[in-house]
Amino acid sequence: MRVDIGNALASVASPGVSRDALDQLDETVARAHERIERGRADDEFGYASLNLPERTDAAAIEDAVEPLTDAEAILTVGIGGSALGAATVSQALGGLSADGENADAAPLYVLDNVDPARVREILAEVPLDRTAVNVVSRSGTTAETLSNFLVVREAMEAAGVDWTERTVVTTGEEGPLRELADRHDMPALDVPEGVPGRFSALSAVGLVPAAIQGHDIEGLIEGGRAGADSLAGSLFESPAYAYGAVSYALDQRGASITAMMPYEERLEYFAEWFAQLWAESLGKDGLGQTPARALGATDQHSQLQLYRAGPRDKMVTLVRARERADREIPETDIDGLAYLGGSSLGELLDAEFEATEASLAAAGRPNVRIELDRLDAESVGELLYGMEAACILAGELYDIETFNQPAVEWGKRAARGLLGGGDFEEADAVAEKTELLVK
Ligand SMILES: O=P(O)(O)OC[C@H]1O[C@](O)(CO)[C@@H](O)[C@@H]1O
Repeated sequence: MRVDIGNALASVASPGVSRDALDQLDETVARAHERIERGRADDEFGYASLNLPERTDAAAIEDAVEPLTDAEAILTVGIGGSALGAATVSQALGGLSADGENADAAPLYVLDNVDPARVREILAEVPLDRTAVNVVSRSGTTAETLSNFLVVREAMEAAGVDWTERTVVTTGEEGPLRELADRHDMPALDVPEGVPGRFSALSAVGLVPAAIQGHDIEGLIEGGRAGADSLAGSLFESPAYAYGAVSYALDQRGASITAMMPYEERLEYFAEWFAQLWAESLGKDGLGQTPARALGATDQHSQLQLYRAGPRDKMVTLVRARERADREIPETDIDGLAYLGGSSLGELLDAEFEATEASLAAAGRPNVRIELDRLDAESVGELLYGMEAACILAGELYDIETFNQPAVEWGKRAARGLLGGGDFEEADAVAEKTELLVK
């Protein structure tokens, strides 16, 4: 993974960071790195995330899913980090749909919301008797995940399918899901101790569908190791720290929004995964950058107008793989389009990547380039690890608690109260809504 922060320098962009300011910040990065390394050495809660490449047992994951590798579809039931990691890994490696290069890989369906229409669509589309159900929840009590699982289980029973033969569980040491797996002797994998869900993609939480699809999960973990090896006491020697430090510095100078804009369809879920990682980790004490999800080249015809000519409150990250499967553009005699003929879609995508990057720089809008050699297991593993390390470094620089998410609990209590799941004052507050209704 290579990170180019040149277009974030004050000589190019406003807001921008001067080289002197980066040099000064680098002293803080060095101390932050020491703190991170102490946390890793002690396997401290949260910091332990950066030890996953050493802890994740690929063989245990492959053994657990072995009975399900005949699946013709995979259904991941989870939410937040308990779904986005799996979706990101599988999509990046080509596994979300059977029409990609991995035509033989079972397509992955992600059930990470409780929209009845979507649940109905998926249950009508997957062959329930030949589907592997991957239900993931650290707590084992998340309402959306457990509700969806109960609905999926009921549909399988109604179809005469033994769901206990088609389900692998990834959960904590205790809780309803663990009890269910134990009761029905189902394969159950452990969520990694001390690792928040949004940091657990390189564990069973994120690797089960990829393992069922036959992807190289050892390679993903090896990529994470490469990410770990690239951590150093200077932002100028560590791509991950360069990204985390520049993001922090730009935010401090007004770039309160960070647009993640991969130029790869297979990284669309990655942008969503990044959004949770960045928002849920850094959105504390009135601080934190707002992640925006974008996709190149598509959003050049959409959000780029705002990124280039709107408020100077954003940074844009452009991500691409240098090697990709390509497709030639046929020659054409259509007036004005002959220049496209004989070129290729990949060349066009690269030209648009570079043009968008230069377009933002020409308007003085800060942007960072992240490049991978290719979208293979090692590169994807290093990218995910690198963003996690960048986030943890940024958390040290903001001096906030990176690894909890207290703000999401209020809404959970309110919803639970509304459903009669307990007596919560938050539910009472719902009834007190200030109303100004316009019909
Ligand atoms: O894995 P669980 O416990 O179901 O949690 C799912 C998601 O919900 C959160 O805890 C937030 O409510 C996320 O941090 C987590 O990724």
